[in-house]
Amino acid sequence: MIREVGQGEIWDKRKNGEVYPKWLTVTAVKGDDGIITHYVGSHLDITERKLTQEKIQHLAFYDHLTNLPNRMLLTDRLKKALATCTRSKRKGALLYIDLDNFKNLNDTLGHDIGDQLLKQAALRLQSCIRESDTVARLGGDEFMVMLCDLNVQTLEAAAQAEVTGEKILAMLDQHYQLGTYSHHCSASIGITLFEDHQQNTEELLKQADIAMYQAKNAGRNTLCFFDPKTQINIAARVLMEEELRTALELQQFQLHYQLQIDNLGKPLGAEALIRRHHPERGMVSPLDFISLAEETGLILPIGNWVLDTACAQLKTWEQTARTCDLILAVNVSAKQFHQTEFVKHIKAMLMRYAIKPGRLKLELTEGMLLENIEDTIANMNALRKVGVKFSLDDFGTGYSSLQYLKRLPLNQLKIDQSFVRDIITDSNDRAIVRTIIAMAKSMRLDVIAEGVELEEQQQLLVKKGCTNFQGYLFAKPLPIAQFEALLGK
Ligand SMILES: Nc1nc2c(ncn2[C@@H]2O[C@H](COP(=O)(O)O[C@H]3[C@@H](O)[C@H](n4cnc5c(=O)[nH]c(N)nc54)O[C@@H]3COP(=O)(O)O)[C@@H](O)[C@H]2O)c(=O)[nH]1
Repeated sequence: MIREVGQGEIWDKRKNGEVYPKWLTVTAVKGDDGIITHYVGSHLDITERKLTQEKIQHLAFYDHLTNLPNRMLLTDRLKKALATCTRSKRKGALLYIDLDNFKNLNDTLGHDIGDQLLKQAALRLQSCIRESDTVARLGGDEFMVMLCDLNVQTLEAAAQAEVTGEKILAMLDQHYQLGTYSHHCSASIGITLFEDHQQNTEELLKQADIAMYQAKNAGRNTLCFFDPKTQINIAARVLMEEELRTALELQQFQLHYQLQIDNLGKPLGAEALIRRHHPERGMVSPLDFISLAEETGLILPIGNWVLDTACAQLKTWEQTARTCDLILAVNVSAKQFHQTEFVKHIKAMLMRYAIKPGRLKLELTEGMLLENIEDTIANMNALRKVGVKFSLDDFGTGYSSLQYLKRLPLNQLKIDQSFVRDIITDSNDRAIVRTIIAMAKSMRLDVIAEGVELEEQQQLLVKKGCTNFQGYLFAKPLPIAQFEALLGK
C-alpha cells in the first residue's frame, strides 16, 4: 500500500555546485500488515517552472520598456508605505512626473526615438532617489516617484520632497542624445504628501495628478504641491460639464434673436444667441457655459445644434414675404471653426435646409482668425464662394494685424459694445469708433455697432458714419415668437 505523506519545494545542489529548486514528493510504502516499511521520494527539477513564474510576475508588476515598477506594484508599495507611516509617524510623498511636449517628439521623430528618451528619463529618475524610494512608470510619458521616510513635520517633509522634485526637474531638463538626434525635454511635477493608512491610494495618485496639471498650467518645467482648493474647483467643473451634457440630451437649449437694424430703423436681421432653459434655475446666460463648453469640446455638438436651429429658422423665414430678406448672424467658436470638416458641414447644412447662403452670417472673433491664418483664409474663401457672409465680432478688442485683416474675406466689422458704452463721455472711445468706421469704409465693409442702449449713442454713431445697429435700445434678445411679433409691429 502506497500513501503520499508530503510534498514541497526544496533547494538542492547540482554536481557543479549550482543551487536549484526542486519539487519533492514523499510517499510511504506499507507492507501487507499495514506497517510502513519505507519511504519513496521523487524529485522534479522545477528550475524552468520557477523562471516562467518569475517572468509572469515581472510582466505583471514591471514596465516592459523601462523595467521600472508599474502602477500595480507602485500601488502595492504605497499601501505598505502608508502602513509604515502610520507606525513611524513619518511622512511620505508622491511626485507625479509628466514630460513636457513629449507627444511632439513621438509625432515628429517616431516612437522608437520616443522610447529611447523614456528609457533615459527612467535612468535619470532612478539616479535622483534613494534605494528605499520607488520610481514607477504609469504609462506613456508619466512617471511616479514615491519618497518614504520623510520628516515627521509636514513643512519639513514638503521641503524634502521639493528638494528631490527640483533635482528631478534639473536632471530631466538636460539634453538627451537619441541616436543621431539631440533633444531637449523638460518635465512638470505634481507633489502630494501622505502620512497614514487612512488615505486611499487612488485618491493620493489623483491628488498628485491634479498638482501635475497645475504645474503644466503654471508654464511647465516646474513643480506644484497639491492644493485641495483645486480639487474642489475640478469637482465643480466636472459637475458643470455633466450638466451641460444633460442639457444637450434633454434639449434644454434655446435660441433667442436680437434685432439688427439700419439707420432708418428697418430690420436687417438678427443675431442668434443661445440660452439654456434650466428646469430649476430658469434661463441661464451663455456667459455661464460657453467657455466651459469650449474647454471641454462640448461646443462642437452645441455649436452644431445652434447652426442647425438657425438654418431651420432661416428656412421658415424664407417662406414669408415679411421675413424672407432677414439675415441671421450666428456665433461660431474657435474650436468649431477650426474643425477639419467645418466648411463641409456648413455646406451640408445649407443644402439640407435649401436656404440661400447669403442669409447666413457667421460671426467670428479676431483671436480665432489669427490662430491658423492660412487655413482660416482658405475656409472663409470656400464659404464666401457659396455666398455665406462673415462679420468680425468684438472688433477692436483683439490685436488684429491689419496685414492679415485685409486678406480676410469679411463682409462686416462689428464695433464691440465696450466702445459704444461710454461713447458719449469718453473721447478715446469716440476716436476708436471713428477709426473702425473709417477702416471699414476703406475696406468696403459694412459696420454694425452692438450694445446700443441710448438714443444719444445711436445719434453719435450715425454722425460718425455707422449704418447698422444692435442693442437694447431697439430690442433685447427675444424668444422666436416675441421676435416675430416685434417684426410685425
Ligand atoms: N459660440 C457661441 N457663443 C455664443 C452663442 N450665443 C451667445 N454666445 C456668446 O455668449 C456671449 C454672451 O452672449 P449674451 O449674453 O447673449 O449677450 C449678447 C447680447 O445679449 C448682449 N447685448 C446685446 N445688446 C446689448 C446692449 O444693448 N447692452 C448690453 N449690456 N448687452 C447687450 O451682447 C451679447 C452679444 O454678443 P456678441 O456675440 O459679441 O455680439 C457673447 O459673447 C456671445 O457671442 C452661440 O450660439 N455660440
